Amino acid sequence: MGNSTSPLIALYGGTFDPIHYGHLKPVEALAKQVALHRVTIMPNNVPPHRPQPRANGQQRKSMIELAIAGNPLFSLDDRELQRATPSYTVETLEQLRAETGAEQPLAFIVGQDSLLNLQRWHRWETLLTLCHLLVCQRPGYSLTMKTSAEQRWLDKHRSTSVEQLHSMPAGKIYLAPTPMVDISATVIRQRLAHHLPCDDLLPAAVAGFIRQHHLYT
Ligand SMILES: Nc1ncnc2c1ncn2[C@@H]1O[C@H](COP(=O)(O)OP(=O)(O)OP(=O)(O)O)[C@@H](O)[C@H]1O
Ligand SMILES: O=C(O)c1ccc[n+]([C@@H]2O[C@H](COP(=O)([O-])O)[C@@H](O)[C@H]2O)c1
Repeated sequence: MGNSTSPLIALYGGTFDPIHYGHLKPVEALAKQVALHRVTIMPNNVPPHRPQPRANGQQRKSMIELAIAGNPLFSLDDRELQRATPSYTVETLEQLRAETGAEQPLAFIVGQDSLLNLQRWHRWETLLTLCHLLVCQRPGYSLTMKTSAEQRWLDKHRSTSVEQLHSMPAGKIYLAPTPMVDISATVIRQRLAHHLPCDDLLPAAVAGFIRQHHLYT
């Protein structure tokens, strides 16, 4: 698809404390919608805009490995876990862009809640010069931006063309009609603290790891 020789590279950043079906299921649907061969999950080390994670980087990485075992769509990149500084996405993308070259189509996947806050990210204006944004729907979050200036920015960059995502290296925002999955890591941590079941919320292997390591209690 498109003019490029390499397929669109898609990165999925997050805290993943822990990884859950709200991360996995919308992105599996997104991959079908925009013909992604591979999604690279990238856990952060020092999330820029939130309290530090409860599980450490190695534990969150292990849970991701368990969640994606046997699923060829997903792989894991732990480069942000190697950095002690805040995991600014723009810095990670600059590093990746230097590795791939200027022509390689590159995308960063976020949920709708992240899109609504994107203009508060470090050097946010640079992000779209480095990648496309693929946005998954998330229940409870507005489909319109917080200010008219932010909405104008979205409208300016928005594309409904899958072809453009594959043929251009960066610059487009694609709002994907993914299924709504009402799960958050916050609710999972709260349920676990109260010894409530989470069987429908995250893979069994991840639940087993959480039990074994006494996380979130
Ligand atoms: N249920 C969901 N539907 C769509 N996107 C999601 C969902 N849960 C998380 N995401 C997206 O996945 C990325 C990583 O999210 P994160 O690891 O912070 O999960 P979270 O469930 O939002 O965590 P927490 O509750 O601890 O804030 C973000 O871009 C977020 O928008
Ligand atoms: O670069 C930033 O300033 C920035 C601010 C907030 C979030 N991010 C990234 O966005 C992704 C989702 O973040 P979070 O907090 O929802 O897990 C994750 O890769 C974060 O490192 C990045």
